[in-house]
Amino acid sequence: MPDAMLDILKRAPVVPVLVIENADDAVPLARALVAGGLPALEVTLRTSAALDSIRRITADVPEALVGVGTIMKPADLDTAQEAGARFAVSPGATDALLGAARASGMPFLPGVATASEVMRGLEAGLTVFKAFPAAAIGGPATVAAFGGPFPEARFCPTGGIRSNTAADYLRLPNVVAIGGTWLAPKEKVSAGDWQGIEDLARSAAGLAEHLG
Ligand SMILES: O=C(O)C(=O)C[C@H](O)[C@H](O)COP(=O)(O)O
Repeated sequence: MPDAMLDILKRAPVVPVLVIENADDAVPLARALVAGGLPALEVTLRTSAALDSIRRITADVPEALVGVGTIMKPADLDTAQEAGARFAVSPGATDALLGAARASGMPFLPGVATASEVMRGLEAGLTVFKAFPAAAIGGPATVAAFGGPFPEARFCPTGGIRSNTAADYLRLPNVVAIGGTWLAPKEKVSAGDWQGIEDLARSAAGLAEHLG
């Protein structure tokens, strides 16, 4: 079965995870990341500015492919879709969420940390999973080990990845993309250091060039 989420991640193998406190930052932040070569952006629902941020980026930065993160329950999918999000990411995967994502038609990236969770995702017809929290569950060695029993599964490790460990994940054959907040550090966002963020994005995009 084709997995629309896999297609998105193949086009954008490094996904900045954004925690936007002030919706006024959303558009310049998205422009900087896209200019640095990272078009897929995950705006987490962790702040009250998230939905407004998704709306603003969708309206003003058409080159960005905006998704929503921290999806916890089926209703979050509806709200995110209404705001214009084009894919959805969750730290985990409940049966309710897997069912709602399928019904909504929204490309969905559920979080997995164990073999049983990968098996439930495969049973639900998905082929790509967020390995979360990637560093804490054992890092590249754990993701690589999932490749034994699950050769068909692909992963987007997220959680604890930094610029000096990104390449260790990207070189794994079953890793299609990686994600994380290190691309939009809080200090740089609050200082409006969009050039600094563009530079971080460019060096991360460079790490993934071989995947293209
Ligand atoms: O909020 C969500 O939807 C999450 O699932 C968690 C984030 O993906 C990680 O917190 C990113 O981890 P760091 O890059 O280590 O900051």
